[in-house]
Amino acid sequence: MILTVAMNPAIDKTLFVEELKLGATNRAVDVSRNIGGKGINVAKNARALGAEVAVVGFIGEKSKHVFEDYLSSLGIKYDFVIIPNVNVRENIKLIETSTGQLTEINERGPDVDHQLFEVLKQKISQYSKQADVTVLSGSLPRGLSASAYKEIITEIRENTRVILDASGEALKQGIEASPFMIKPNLQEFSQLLGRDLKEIDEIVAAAKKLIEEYGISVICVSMGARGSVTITPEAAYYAEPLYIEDVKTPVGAGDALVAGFAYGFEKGLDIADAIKIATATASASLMLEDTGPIDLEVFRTLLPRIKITEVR
Ligand SMILES: Nc1ncnc2c1ncn2[C@@H]1O[C@H](COP(=O)(O)OP(=O)(O)O)[C@@H](O)[C@H]1O
Ligand SMILES: O=P(O)(O)OC[C@H]1O[C@](O)(COP(=O)(O)O)[C@@H](O)[C@@H]1O
Repeated sequence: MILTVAMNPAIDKTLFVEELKLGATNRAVDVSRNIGGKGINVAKNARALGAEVAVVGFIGEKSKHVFEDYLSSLGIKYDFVIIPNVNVRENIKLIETSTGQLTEINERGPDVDHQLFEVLKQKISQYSKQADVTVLSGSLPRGLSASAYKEIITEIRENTRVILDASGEALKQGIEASPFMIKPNLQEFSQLLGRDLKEIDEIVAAAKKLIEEYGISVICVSMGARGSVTITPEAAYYAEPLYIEDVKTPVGAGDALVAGFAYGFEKGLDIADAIKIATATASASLMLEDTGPIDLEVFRTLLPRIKITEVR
């Protein structure tokens, strides 16, 4: 079973504009509203790949039914801690149709007090005992300390393999608890190391050091349209991106990548196969027009096209 933790679910409002001009009136040529947030996105795509999936997390009381109905319709179990009288946050995604460039404005989300965090921690502990893989991803809601992921990982790492997809201070502290895997994008990885990384060999060298220092088993650094690099204590692999002609949205590609890794680890696949599944899942997610999970038929046609090469 795969457990995902939805710390800060969201409704993603995507506005498509031809050319984005700051400080001017922009007109949307299209708009969509999707159920999202990292834990939810990982869950939907891991489920689409065929895994048994459960979600625990926080949910604003006023948005509860929308999220619960959605997860039920996908055959995903859930157990939320309810934050009274609020909606989930709404995150704005601006996509320039002329360039495909994405600009995001993510709200911080509702306030969570320490008592509610304790309730969630108990649920995570309980469910993680049946989970082969547990995914902790996304920003922390207001009120929680940056050590929240570190505390959770420390408590559950004996039960389950933890994938951490976080940024900033939450990532920095989270790695101190030795998660099984981390999946920063290049910007988040550079921020973690405090310097700009560009070339694959620089990324591999930096990741190897972190692996040694913190006892992490897998680091995947995703680089958007440049693909990804995955580093383990034994080897490093570059996964080429697929050329997708008609990218609908890059939002959620990172979550889909994580879903593919979680599925691969749950099935006991070797790292090379897990990378291929993850990359095909991420590529299939670029073609999504709405809230739904990836199309399994599309995934199956993309999978044989994924190329990975060993790098040093
Ligand atoms: N424009 C693109 N073309 C092809 N593949 C892409 C593109 N954008 C993302 N991907 C795939 O999705 C993966 C995750 O995307 P990325 O943008 O790095 O994640 P995040 O959303 O976490 O920043 C990439 O490693 C790549 O495989
Ligand atoms: O919790 P954060 O870091 O604000 O991110 C939340 C946002 O990330 C997403 O999960 C998409 O993430 P990725 O594009 O990195 O896969 C959106 O659905 C959501 O709006």
